[in-house]
Amino acid sequence: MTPDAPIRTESLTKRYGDDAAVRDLTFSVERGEVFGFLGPNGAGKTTTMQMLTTLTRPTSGEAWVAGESVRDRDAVVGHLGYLPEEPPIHDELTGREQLEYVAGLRDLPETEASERIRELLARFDLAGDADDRISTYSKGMKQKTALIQALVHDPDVLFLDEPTSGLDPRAARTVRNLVSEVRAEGMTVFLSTHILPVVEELADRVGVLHEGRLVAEGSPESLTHRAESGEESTLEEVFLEVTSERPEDAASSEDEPSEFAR
Ligand SMILES: Nc1ncnc2c1ncn2[C@@H]1O[C@H](COP(=O)(O)OP(=O)(O)OP(=O)(O)O)[C@@H](O)[C@H]1O
Repeated sequence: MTPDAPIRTESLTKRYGDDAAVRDLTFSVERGEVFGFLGPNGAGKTTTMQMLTTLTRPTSGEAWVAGESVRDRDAVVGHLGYLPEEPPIHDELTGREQLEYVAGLRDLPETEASERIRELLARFDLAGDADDRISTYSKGMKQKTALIQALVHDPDVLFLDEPTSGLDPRAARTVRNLVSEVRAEGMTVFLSTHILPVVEELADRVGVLHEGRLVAEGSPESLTHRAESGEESTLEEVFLEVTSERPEDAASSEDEPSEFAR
């Protein structure tokens, strides 16, 4: 683990009452990496992402984004972009107004903001629609607008929650291409999704969360390659195995099963 990794957690834990949504999570993501964050429903993915984006405070443990503690919202927030599953965009605004509004919240100087917005609209092929109301946009156009607003201040780390869900194949492809492009420019991407082919295509490294714990971590190749037999399995098979509810697996999930870990 590099000390200056753009995302780093140390025994990160979030409790709600007696229940731990995220337990003792320790991992890091290196600069320019796409980290695919997987886990069944209720595993703690959103809670982890909310802690990393300063929307909820850890109960214990620590996390750093771009070297700043997530407990210090003001220090962290300028370094990160966040595309939540249900992005906050206002239907009554035009795309450009929405982006100018977000750039204002980010305190970007006006001329710099307009230039950056113009550049991103062109790149996302939305320039011709920028002055139409968002209420007239397709789901794919809304998602592209939401992605631009996460990128408008040129963050170091981009957090994406189910970025392609509900999109038609063409719009989903556009979003995947954009993730590849920002990674190529050195941005670090934390990608939470249920869609395994998206992870297989994009992720340099994968972490699988189950019941709040990291139960597997590694490159997609290292997770799917069975060292002992030389056989290959699919990421789906690995996912199902490490997140199995079978009682005989419960004990092994306590002590980080090394078969797939790291
Ligand atoms: N505000 C909250 N209060 C109480 N419990 C919560 C709260 N937020 C999340 N939880 C619980 O924490 C656990 C993890 O939830 P979380 O939403 O982080 O999972 P997830 O992996 O994102 O699931 P999904 O894939 O279904 O979105 C769940 O048991 C959930 O009920």
